[in-house]
Amino acid sequence: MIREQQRMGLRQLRGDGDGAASQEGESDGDGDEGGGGRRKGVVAAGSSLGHRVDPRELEAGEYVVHKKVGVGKFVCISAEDGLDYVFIQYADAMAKLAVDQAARMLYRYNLPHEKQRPRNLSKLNDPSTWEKRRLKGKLAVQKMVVNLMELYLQRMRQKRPPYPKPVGMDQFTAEFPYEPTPDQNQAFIDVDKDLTERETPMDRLICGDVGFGKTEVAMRAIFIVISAGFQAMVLAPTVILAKQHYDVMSERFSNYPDIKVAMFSGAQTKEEKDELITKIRNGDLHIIVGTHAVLTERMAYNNLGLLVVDEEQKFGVQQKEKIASYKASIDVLTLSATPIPRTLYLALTGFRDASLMSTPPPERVAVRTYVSGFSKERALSAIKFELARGGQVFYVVPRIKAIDDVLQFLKDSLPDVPMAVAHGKKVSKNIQLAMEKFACGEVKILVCTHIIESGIDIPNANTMVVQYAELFGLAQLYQLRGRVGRSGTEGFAYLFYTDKSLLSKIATDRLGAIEEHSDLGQGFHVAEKDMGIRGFGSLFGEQQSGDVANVGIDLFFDMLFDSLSKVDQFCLIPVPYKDVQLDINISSRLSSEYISYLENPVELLNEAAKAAEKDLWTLIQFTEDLRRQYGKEPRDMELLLKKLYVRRMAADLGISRIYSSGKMIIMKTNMNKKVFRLMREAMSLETHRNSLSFTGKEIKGELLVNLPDTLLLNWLFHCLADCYAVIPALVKKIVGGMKS
Ligand SMILES: Nc1ncnc2c1ncn2[C@@H]1O[C@H](COP(=O)(O)OP(=O)(O)OP(=O)(O)O)[C@@H](O)[C@H]1O
Repeated sequence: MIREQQRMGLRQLRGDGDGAASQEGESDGDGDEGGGGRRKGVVAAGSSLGHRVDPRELEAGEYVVHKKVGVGKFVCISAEDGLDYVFIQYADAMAKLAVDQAARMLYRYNLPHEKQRPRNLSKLNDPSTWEKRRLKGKLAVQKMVVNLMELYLQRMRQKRPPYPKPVGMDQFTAEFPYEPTPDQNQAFIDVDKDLTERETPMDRLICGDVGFGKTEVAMRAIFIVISAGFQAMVLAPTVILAKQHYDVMSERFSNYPDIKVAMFSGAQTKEEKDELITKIRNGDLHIIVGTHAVLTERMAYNNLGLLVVDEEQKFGVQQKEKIASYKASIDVLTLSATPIPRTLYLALTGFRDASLMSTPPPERVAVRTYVSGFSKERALSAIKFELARGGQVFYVVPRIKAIDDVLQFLKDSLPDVPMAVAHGKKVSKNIQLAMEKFACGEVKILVCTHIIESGIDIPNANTMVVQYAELFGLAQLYQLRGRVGRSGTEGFAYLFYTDKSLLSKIATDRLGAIEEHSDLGQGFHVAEKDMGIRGFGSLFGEQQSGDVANVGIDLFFDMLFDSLSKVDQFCLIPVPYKDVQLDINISSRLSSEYISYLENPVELLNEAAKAAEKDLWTLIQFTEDLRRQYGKEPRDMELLLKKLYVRRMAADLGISRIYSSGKMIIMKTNMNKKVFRLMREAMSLETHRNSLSFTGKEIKGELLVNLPDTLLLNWLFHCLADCYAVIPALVKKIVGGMKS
């Protein structure tokens, strides 16, 4: 077969002419490694993790990505003249490359076991199309990294004195009834250091699998902050969860009568809320647990020091913005049971403070998971088994509509068993009541929707029946299952689908995955599976999911780590506005007619110069105000403004002098080659892109003809605006901003 394909157009990829650089991979081969040292933490992640695939692990038909050639389909490994070669089918030809070289150059397009088809295979004879695709992916990665970086730097600029180590900490620690897991211990140390040693407010993510004990980490942070006389707010996505946190915290702090815990939620009356708000404002309450209702404008704290956010991703956009606004001024601890793949976690910890909790509490046993078609008998026998051992049962359905039928069937079959209902459309007070009765054991079966998915911790409820399981997402199923088996007792999860013949491929994969990953601490694998099944979008949002589809997941990750480890090289170092020399001969004189039209021309021109000196945004504001007051400016004023814009943008782009020489515009700059290339690749106008070149310390713009100075200014204005638009993808150096 191989011989046949060889005749049809097999080409051998070598480490030279075909662009398949043999030693490529460790760096981009740009030869520009200058630009600053590597950042701690990021290096470890970047250098130790490779995403390339060993070709011997590939299966025939799997899609692969060759970094220099693009997406192809792996055919086989075959020996020729005593050497093993990898054969890859591209759109126009078959490629053959030596196995050891393939090991350096090949990536999987998909995650293992995932079968997503790429939009098209690349062509061996058209490397430029692949190159464009790859650069697009790279730029997307770059933007992502820079966004993270900017957030990190922003936070680094905040300051607050470290909290004193609380005198009673040892006592509080000793009151924890369990032996902490090693990961819990590490998280305690991390949080303690953030609060009592660092001067920047904490913004730490505690990322732990379901039921691995994140709450205790939060409670220790709360103890430190409250001991220093501050208040703490605990934000949960649902009333049920808020109530649970309230109960757990009231109990945990019960030996400290001076520490007052309160619950604030939409379920309370206006009078109750008003009373609470007054107490909070006066500093009479110390731990305020609640739902997003806590974020109300009316809330005023006496001395808020810490915000604990549980499952932040479950909040709405506006609420997330509000949460983000807190991060600027107070310490924030975020708890998440939505696991991120370990590799990504490692890379991100260079930017985000995160503690990973992947060790289960010692006596924890994996939940036994059974996936099958629904049968009333099976569901009943599972329930009866649980009730017989004194336990309780969650019966979960995806839709409120289904609840009545289920309730009827259960009541008919088990008439003496106390049951309750909980779902999102129920009035909060009723949900609370149902949950309370379930939590104290009065109710034995809770029929509910996925409202119980996050965080609910009822140690005696150890069987879960999920009907219509095919309608739940994988992460959702994983979270749901995490509600049982949270104490030493073995948990059971029965996931019933309706009719196998009607199951979609995705639903089958999902149910298969949840059954396969039933060992403890499998959340990370589930996250990867989830990405594989639902697309990468679930982790990074839709845009990134398209970017991943462009280059395949492993190359995307590789680029991400590469980018994270080289972030310093993408620094753009602005020059002071006053140092920018614009040698283009354009008179700054305004017509006497316009001058007499302006109210106070001298002051106005001064204001314009000051606005330009401040920043681009202020200059834009100035221009808008000017137009609002005097209408569109005449040509001479337009030129004057454009000069200011050009100087301002040049300063931000690190360009210190601009002059022309014949058909050339020369811009002296401190920019490095990587930044220039990234900027040029992202420019929207091809004419600008094609005219720019970089020679060490200068950017040159080559024009087609000699332009008069006014047109030259115009060209510069548009070209720099095009470059400027790329700045978010670059890191602006913030002097003194980065510690560590
Ligand atoms: N080290 C430990 N040993 C034994 N049990 C523990 C330990 N730490 C916490 N627990 C118990 O495990 C249960 C789950 O803990 P917790 O509610 O903090 O988990 P979680 O990480 O917040 O889970 P979820 O993401 O599901 O909310 C609680 O009942 C808690 O008391």
